[in-house]
Amino acid sequence: MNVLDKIVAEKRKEVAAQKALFSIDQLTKMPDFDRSGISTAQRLKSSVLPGIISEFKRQSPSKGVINDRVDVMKVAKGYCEAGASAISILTDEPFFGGTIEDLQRARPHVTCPILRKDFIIDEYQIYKTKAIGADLMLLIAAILTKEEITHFTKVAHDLGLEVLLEIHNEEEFRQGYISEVDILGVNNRDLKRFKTTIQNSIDLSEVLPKEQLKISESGISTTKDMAELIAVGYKGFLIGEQFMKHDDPAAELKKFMTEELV
Ligand SMILES: O=C(O)c1ccccc1NCC(=O)[C@H](O)[C@H](O)COP(=O)(O)O
Repeated sequence: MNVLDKIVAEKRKEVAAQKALFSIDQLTKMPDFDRSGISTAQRLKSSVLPGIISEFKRQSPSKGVINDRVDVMKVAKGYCEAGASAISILTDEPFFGGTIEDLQRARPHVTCPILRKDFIIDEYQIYKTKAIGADLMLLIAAILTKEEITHFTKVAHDLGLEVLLEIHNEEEFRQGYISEVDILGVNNRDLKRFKTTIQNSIDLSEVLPKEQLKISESGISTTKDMAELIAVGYKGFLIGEQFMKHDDPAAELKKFMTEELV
């Protein structure tokens, strides 16, 4: 069993427990359910500066604890003020130490779109994503069929959520890609070996549709990395650890935003 299999097995139990507590009907009555979403895709397309989706990530299966000393409200607000195109908040607890409450606590303090970073395997979670105040949700091709990706994307769009579809390799692209997704993300982390290289995004860029809005995810640690990725067609970057390993993650983002891209 690889780490994704373990996460998905745990997620199935979590979703079953949540369904027993709150019905979809109850989720649709939560205050944020009717909030108008903010478009990350539009912000990435129109940004003249590098489009950075800055992640709040306390821990991860590959790195263990990264930073458990900072407050989500302060970091999310700081990221937004420093120029992030969107904020990514991990809401998975067992593997990433995140919570639904993290996203709900950040929401009133930011005007940036928020990505709910979790492992969506059931339509119920899409309603939950909307109810807690997110604007964008992640779908991971490695754990979904094409039918699920198509259906979940439609449900998300009907609720006013945008979709970031994540692939890791060409096979996942061929099997899971649909042009209806708002953003296509290439993850540089090989989850079987936990090896991370931006060369993965560079290599895959050759087979991805030119007209599709694309971001590169994981293992981006310098503005030089971003410059190389921009050169092959990426409009945005999902960056977690590089910011979160510092006491003031937003100050690190600010450095990225102000450094010249070479
Ligand atoms: O980060 C992990 O160890 C991990 C393990 C299993 C599934 C997903 C995982 N990471 C999620 C991500 O995609 C990253 O948090 C995100 O792309 C940011 O990456 P980084 O900048 O390297 O923190």
